[in-house]
Amino acid sequence: MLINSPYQTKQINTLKHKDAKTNKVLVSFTKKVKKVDPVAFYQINKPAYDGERFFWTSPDDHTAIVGVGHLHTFFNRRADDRFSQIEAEWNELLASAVINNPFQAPGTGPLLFGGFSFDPYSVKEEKWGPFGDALFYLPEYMLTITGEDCYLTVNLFESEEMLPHSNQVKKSFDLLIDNVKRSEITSPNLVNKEELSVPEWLKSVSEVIDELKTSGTVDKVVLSRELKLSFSEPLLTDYVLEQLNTQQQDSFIFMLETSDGSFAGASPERLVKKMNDQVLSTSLAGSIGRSDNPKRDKELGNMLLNDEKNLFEHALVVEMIKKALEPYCEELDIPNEPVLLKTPYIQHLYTPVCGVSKPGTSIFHLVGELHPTPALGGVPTDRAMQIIRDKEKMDRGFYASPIGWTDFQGNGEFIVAIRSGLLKGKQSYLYAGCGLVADSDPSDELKETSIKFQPMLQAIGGKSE
Ligand SMILES: C=C(O[C@@H]1C=C(C(=O)O)C=C[C@H]1O)C(=O)O
Ligand SMILES: [Mg+2]
Repeated sequence: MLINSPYQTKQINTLKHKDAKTNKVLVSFTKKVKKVDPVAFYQINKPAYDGERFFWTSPDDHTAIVGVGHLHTFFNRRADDRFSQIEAEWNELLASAVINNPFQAPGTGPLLFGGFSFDPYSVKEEKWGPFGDALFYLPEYMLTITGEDCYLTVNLFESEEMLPHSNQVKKSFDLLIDNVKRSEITSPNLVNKEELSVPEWLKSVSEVIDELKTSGTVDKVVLSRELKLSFSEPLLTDYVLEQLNTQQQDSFIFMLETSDGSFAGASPERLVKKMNDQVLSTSLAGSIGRSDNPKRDKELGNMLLNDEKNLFEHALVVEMIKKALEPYCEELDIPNEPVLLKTPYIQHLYTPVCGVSKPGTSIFHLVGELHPTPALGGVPTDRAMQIIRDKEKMDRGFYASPIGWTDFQGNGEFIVAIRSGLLKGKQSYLYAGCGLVADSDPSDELKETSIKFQPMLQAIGGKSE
């Protein structure tokens, strides 16, 4: 039993599907609590909530958001208007909500966490089925850490006549937090690692480069490939999170569970953040490796900053983000030159984008306009997406897609879910891609994708047998 109140776990679970069809409304309580370890919170009441959790950390504002239990699920398939559909359903639920949150801190109170698939019109693979083309959760229990402050939010559906009693839920908050403790996690052994169809992939890369050189109708296409790993036992999501948390502290770390597979990663790439009317986005494209020797590492960085092919790859992303955001922003500030962003295995060209949004602009509008940027799709978008469908012949699922959160006040943040993979029982599928332009070289791009597998490989690698 999770909390000592009339709203015990089981009761909440039985209430949760009745929402819209009855007179039950969303009731949400937020309380400040003592700071606890977010991974330990993720493990509460294990294994009752397996398949019903999410995890998020941002390196910039030291935010962690952890959700446990699904109070409500938003799911969508093959829809052109999936961004506005999810937004409309969310707003409908919020319209009647009773929100007890005196703090108004971003990321507290009722919050939607989830993401969209990369391309609703690509081939569909069964392994991505549970994710659909949009999957979001409103959690039952949620921990939010911003700097030194820590909040607990509890959400439930309640009938109007019971509302005066639901305040009792708050009494159980401290009890819940006092019982948060880390449980031990072990890693299974890696038994097989397979890079899928590398020769075919290299052939596709060469064909795309030929088209980029000759057709005059397309400037950039991002092609990705897949790595399949098998383990002796099912991989545990808390183990993967713990590894990502210690190894990838400069990236956004995310986990989205379903009852049949979880999507995890450590991405350095923000798609969009919105706090009140402040908008932040990122152009991240153009890559080179790292070196343990600081002098060599700096040289590599300087090479990247002066490399025509990478600067072009990058500039196309800046240009598209500018075009996408301009109609929604009063002001837009974009530096003329990129700088370097370094993560443990790779360095990138990086241009931050800041703006002030026009009234009435929601984070879902911005996500819908920005996705897919040419960092993961190409230029022009439609032609590039068609080439990706024809050449990759795989389902990217949620890889390279927008993943993130929005709270009841419209604040939120979405990242581009790269350096990521699907964890499904004893199998894991990792993804990595590269931006192809006319000057690309297939073997260099193969190397670039190998480096991009590293963050997830290290996190889930386990011990080879
Ligand atoms: C496609 C990926 O990364 C993207 C492609 C990059 C490139 O080609 O230089 C760099 C950063 C990302 O925008 C990936 O990591 O899978
Ligand atoms: Mg590249």
